[in-house]
Amino acid sequence: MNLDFQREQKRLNGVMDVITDRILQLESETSKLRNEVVNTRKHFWDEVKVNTDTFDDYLETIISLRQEAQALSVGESTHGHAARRLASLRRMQSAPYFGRIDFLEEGYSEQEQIYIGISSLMDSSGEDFLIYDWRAPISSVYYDYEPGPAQYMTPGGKINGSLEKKWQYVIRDGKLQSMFDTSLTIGDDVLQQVLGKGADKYMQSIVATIQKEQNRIIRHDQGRLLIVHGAAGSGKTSAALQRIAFLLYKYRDYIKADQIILFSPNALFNSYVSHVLPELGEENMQQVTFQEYLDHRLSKDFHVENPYDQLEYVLTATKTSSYDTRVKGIQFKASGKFFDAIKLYRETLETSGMLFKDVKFRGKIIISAQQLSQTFYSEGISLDFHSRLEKLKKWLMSKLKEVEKIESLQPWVEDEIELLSNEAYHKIHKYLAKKNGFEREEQGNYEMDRKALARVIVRLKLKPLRKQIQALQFIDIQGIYEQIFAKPLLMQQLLKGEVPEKWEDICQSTLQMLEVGKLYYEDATPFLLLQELILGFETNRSIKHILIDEAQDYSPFQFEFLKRLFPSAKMTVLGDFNQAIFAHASEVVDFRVLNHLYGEKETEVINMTRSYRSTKPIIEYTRSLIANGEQIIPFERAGELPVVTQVNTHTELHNYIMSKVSELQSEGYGSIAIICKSEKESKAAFEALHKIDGIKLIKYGSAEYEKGVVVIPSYLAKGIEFEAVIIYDASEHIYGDESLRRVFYTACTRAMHELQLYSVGKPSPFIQKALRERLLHSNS
Ligand SMILES: Nc1ncnc2c1ncn2[C@@H]1O[C@H](COP(=O)(O)OP(=O)(O)OP(=O)(O)O)[C@@H](O)[C@H]1O
Repeated sequence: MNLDFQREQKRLNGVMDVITDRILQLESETSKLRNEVVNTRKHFWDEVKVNTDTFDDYLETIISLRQEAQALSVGESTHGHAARRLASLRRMQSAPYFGRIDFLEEGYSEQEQIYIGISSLMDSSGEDFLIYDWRAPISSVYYDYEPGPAQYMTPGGKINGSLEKKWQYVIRDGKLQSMFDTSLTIGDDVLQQVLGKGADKYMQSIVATIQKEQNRIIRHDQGRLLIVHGAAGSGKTSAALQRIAFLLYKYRDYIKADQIILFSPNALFNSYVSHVLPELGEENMQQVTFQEYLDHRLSKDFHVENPYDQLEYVLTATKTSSYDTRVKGIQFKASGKFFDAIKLYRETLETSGMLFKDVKFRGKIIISAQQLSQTFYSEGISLDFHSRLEKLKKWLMSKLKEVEKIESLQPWVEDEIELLSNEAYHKIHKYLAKKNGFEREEQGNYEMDRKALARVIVRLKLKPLRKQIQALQFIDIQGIYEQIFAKPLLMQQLLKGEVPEKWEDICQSTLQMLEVGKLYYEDATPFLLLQELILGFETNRSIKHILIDEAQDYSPFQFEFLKRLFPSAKMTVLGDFNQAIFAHASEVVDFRVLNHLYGEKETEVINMTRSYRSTKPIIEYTRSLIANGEQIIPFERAGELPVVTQVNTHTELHNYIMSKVSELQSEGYGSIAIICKSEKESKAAFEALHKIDGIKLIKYGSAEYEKGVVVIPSYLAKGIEFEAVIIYDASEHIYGDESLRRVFYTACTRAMHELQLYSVGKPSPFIQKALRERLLHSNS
């Protein structure tokens, strides 16, 4: 054991002692604090004397109530803080730090040794840092520089200096396993070790080995929009999660976890990434899928198709003319052009085209849709659109007053009065007595006026209608949306003739769905936009950051929509266009369309070309599947060449797969995915392979990311990874159409260490280049 190592172990022991002492101290503190909180809760009302006899008594009661509540809240927050610190120290007990830099600041003669870990730690005197948090300003030098001149930003300005040395440590259970002087060694040994491991059930934090370009994403702090375009496995999701941890640290006094939203592709992915932030001692951000948001807003009125059903249709339907119509419709409705057209359409509604619903009471029309339309287009036309709607609403409310008067004379009211329960009768009596100025003790003397009683009865019956009117539900949004498709010429006019091919067919099929209360996925956001433009946008200003992972799956339309929905938020968009598998993605796609979202000045683009997930042979093979794939740089990690095996029948295929799975298992692979193109193919594969012990089928809606052997459709495997991947059927028959190249690429790039492809009959044309260049071994 060399001297450096011994010295480091000795220092580590000292740090471990400090951590242990701090834990003991905090354990007793937190238990004391917890008891205090429990006690305050238990005796809350003993401390508050409730007396409301006089105004002064009342005031005193309020004040003592406030004081007690404040004491409780301070106690809870102190306890919460201590408990979080305790949890973080416990995590540090296993590996208190992972890196060190020796930094010589300009103007100083002595270099400082900065140890970096997941959280900071002071020495027992409370004066010096034993460990710096990885998010502290000085820690960025560790990620950004090789030995030589270095600088970092602090709130007080730029600090210049020189990085003298850089070390990495591998510490387990408080014991130093190894240390690397990374200023001398070439290659990243720790990263090699980390990437060589098996897959975990959950994604891990990467703080010990964040790469320079990833650090730029994590610490990025300028402008409204950060666009990250990165190769498969380049660490986009990882960087996004560490970025959230960074924001929560840097802006801890201003931003809480629930003010950050991560838009993720599906529930499975949510579960997969759910441990990263807690592992770093932070609370999880809000996580939603776009579909969840749409359902939340629209499911009362429609059955909204889910995006995977749309995809399943595109992947499995036979290529008929109606298929073509649907795909053209999907592409058009996802475009920024359609977004602009909807905005223009809403403007045209100022002069004509607004539709209303009949306002009915007890099955009778009391104000017809036509009356509403006439009033809307004849009164207050100089006002802006929303003020006119407000005016119309007020007019309707006043009409209700008239209705109330007339209806109270109708015989049905008499019947209702007869049927009133005693309780209801007394309630109304009390209400009217109070309204007529009777004090509580004299209310018995009040004689209820029959007419007034009748008015109350009618008013109560009108209450739900009044609520609907308040919420502008008398506007026929569905009808207004339908008009776009019922009058195909409208769009022609709005877009000056630039409608998509088969526009009339698109219109017809959209109408058919709407008529049965269904919304195609591609219609959901446009519908919502139109609704918001008419009723007023339901924005959320409390959200400070939104991060959109797998952003290639969002349409320009959806980005525009999210921007409007979260007007105070900064946006981080992470994606890879080679994995754009939704039908709305056109042939050539990139994030350029997003530059105008907030303007170029507010936008920064970072490209990540280095890929970490897979071994070098797997990356060399997968990059041959796509155009410009040579730009992807593999991380130097050895492995076997991927293999394609051609078989003649499905029976043969299943036998091969079963024996391959058991071979992979005996080699120690704990996570093996058999990836199919669609859910339909997955179900068939699962049935045929059900004899594999513990095999599971992952479907849309599966909420837990599972280890073991799984059969999974390509689109659900997005964003996640497996130690070994088997492509169920990579034949020309399944992956023949050029439009499926990205789906195929996405499936293959899920593999970390092993990739096996099978093909029933002739293999897909996508792999011909790899075969020619011997990047794929053929077993046929
Ligand atoms: N700096 C790093 N240190 C250690 N592991 C890393 C690093 N960067 C990425 N990885 C690992 O590489 C794998 C891929 O990362 P991640 O899933 O974040 O990539 P991605 O760009 O989101 O991929 P995809 O687009 O294919 O879903 C993960 O196992 C992640 O832990």
